[in-house]
Amino acid sequence: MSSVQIECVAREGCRIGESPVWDEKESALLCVDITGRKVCRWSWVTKQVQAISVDAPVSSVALRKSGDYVITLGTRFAALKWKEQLVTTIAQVDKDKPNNRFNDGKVDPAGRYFAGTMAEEIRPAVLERHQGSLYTLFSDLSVVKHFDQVDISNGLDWSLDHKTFFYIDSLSYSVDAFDYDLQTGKIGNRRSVYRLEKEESIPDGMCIDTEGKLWVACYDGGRVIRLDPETGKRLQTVKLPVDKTTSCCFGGKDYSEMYVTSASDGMDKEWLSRQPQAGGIFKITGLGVKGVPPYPFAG
Ligand SMILES: O=C(O)[C@H](O)[C@@H](O)[C@H](O)[C@H](O)CO
Ligand SMILES: [Zn+2]
Repeated sequence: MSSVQIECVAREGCRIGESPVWDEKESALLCVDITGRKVCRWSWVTKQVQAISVDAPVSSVALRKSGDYVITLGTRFAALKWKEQLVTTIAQVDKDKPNNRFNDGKVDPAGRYFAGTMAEEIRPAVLERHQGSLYTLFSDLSVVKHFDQVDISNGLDWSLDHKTFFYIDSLSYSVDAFDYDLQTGKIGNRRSVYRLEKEESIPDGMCIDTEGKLWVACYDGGRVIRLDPETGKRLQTVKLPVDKTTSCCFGGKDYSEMYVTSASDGMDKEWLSRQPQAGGIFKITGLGVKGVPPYPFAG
């Protein structure tokens, strides 16, 4: 596809940019800088980034039905009032694991906030293993744990018919699927739908398009890949000018643009001088496919 274009829209220099989410009401892209401890909002209109600093690693952000946002902050689910720059705790997890923090999170089609945890990294992909779990925050603000023994809880999304939940534990180098019960939010019957090839490196964030295909950002792979979860085949590779591509979402007018976040943590001076846009936010146009609007947290 020769019409694919890639532009760095914000040279934010994020340490670990993550969790891009399109905010239609604001015509803006939300994302976080995990170790930079910031929630960022890039305006499609002004092309400027506003950022709110927080007091712990912030690993994901989501829309909220009642307005404003919800975030995962340290080991807490929290509410974020943007204008007031006010953060209030909703619930805490992994209380027995002081070295843990949340990682990627996303809201399901019924308005439940799914997010997983991991041990804090010593350096990228180096950490105490099997410390993470996957959780759901329900609209009544109760929390349920689905499973533990996770290394790096990462990308997640749901199939278009809402019957399948897709999930990535990065160090498994696999994109997994579960049967999904939208009524209860329960998952089961885990299986792998795609195993990454060596040059694709580490699977990180992901999103689904309106054809039901998955887009996965490859950390250290400098690319996003499009996968068919039915056949287990890779359909497309889009390379980016930075190695540490962390996550992707669709946004812009009618969700026809893709936004990709990236990281700079773990890169030395020489590497950074070769990739000065590391930590920036990228826009991909001309993919010829659209995305699904994000679901707001119902609580
Ligand atoms: O962005 C994330 O999801 C993690 O917080 C990162 O630390 C990377 O994914 C990890 O380093 C890759 O292995
Ligand atoms: Zn991630």
